[in-house]
Amino acid sequence: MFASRNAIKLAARSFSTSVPSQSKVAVLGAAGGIGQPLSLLLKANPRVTELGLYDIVNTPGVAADVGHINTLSNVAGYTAKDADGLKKTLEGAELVVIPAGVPRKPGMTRDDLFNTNAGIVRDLAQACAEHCPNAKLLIISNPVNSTVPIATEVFKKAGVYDPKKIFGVTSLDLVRASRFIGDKVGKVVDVPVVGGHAGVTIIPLFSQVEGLSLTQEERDALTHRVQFGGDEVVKAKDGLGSATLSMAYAGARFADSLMRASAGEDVLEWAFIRTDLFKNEGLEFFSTYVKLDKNGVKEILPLPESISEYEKELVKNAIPELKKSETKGTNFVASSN
Ligand SMILES: NC(=O)c1ccc[n+]([C@@H]2O[C@H](COP(=O)([O-])OP(=O)(O)OC[C@H]3O[C@@H](n4cnc5c(N)ncnc54)[C@H](O)[C@@H]3O)[C@@H](O)[C@H]2O)c1
Ligand SMILES: O=C(O)C[C@H](O)C(=O)O
Repeated sequence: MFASRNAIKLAARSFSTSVPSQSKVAVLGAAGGIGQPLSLLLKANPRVTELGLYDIVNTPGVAADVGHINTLSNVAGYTAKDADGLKKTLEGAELVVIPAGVPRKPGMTRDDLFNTNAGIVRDLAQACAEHCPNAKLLIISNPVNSTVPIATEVFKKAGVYDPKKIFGVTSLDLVRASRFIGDKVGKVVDVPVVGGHAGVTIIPLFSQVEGLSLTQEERDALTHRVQFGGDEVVKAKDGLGSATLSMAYAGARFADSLMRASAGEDVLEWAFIRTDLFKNEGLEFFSTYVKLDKNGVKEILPLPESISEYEKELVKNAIPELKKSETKGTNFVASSN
């Protein structure tokens, strides 16, 4: 009828506590579709020592709820109504994850979100530049191809810009690419995805997956599916938003990579960052291979020489759209007071 003391001990231990504790993580947009499950996954991560949650509404409830999960981190939640709520959320943060902003509805492109989300990201980046200028920023809010240049310009204007610390989170594209070939490969493998985070700028490098052999037809179909995976979810949600749960998973995974790198592990990731790789084409931001360390980007690696001609062509075709989105973001901040 009663479990032995030992069995109770085992049952109570659900997460490893052997990881050195270290990071305060802040989530801006924490009460939203992504923000809530992301806060849950971060609370479950033993590397997180403090979780700061901020949204314009509903954060106290989210904070009270995840705050009961029995990892050792403390949780505080603030809304725009709390005096200094954003400041308190950000002070001391090592990572700031930003999923604040509106999601797509069927028929919209990510760029259609620019008019609403550009101002939200600009203002939140401004607060980060003021209250946690040394934090790593993980930008999820769309259109990522423009919101990362926006945050960058804000940090430059504030005189605190460090290109090693501002990341556009493209991990959901990697998670999707990995899942879409999972059954074919028979195990979970990493698929590098480079470029940007919108339609044809999303470039899965299936040529880099050991043991994967695709017909031309399969390669075309899989590439298209990764590029437009977001639309699949938007359509299925039928007006109720875009990917939230898979994004929370992908965002929490990327945050964990940065925390592991901070603790001294060698971590290879893919993220939309400031790079000179396409300097000759006049492009400043591109999602590529990055080695991480405690300061953020340790090294940016060029695309592997062994990528296929098909993939090289996809990269070439993505550049004009990436440039357009980048310029739009940069000009937005230049024209803001
Ligand atoms: N990078 C990616 O791969 C990826 C994946 C999925 C979604 N997204 C994007 O993430 C964003 C959020 O999506 P969602 O589904 O969570 O939307 P949502 O509407 O469910 O949640 C957004 C949250 O942001 C909050 N918010 C709005 N303005 C704010 C501000 N100034 N400060 C703080 N919080 C603010 C809202 O109150 C809301 O709770 C969208 O722009 C979406 O396109 C990106
Ligand atoms: O598709 C969207 O609008 C959300 C996100 O960028 C995604 O890829 O799921």
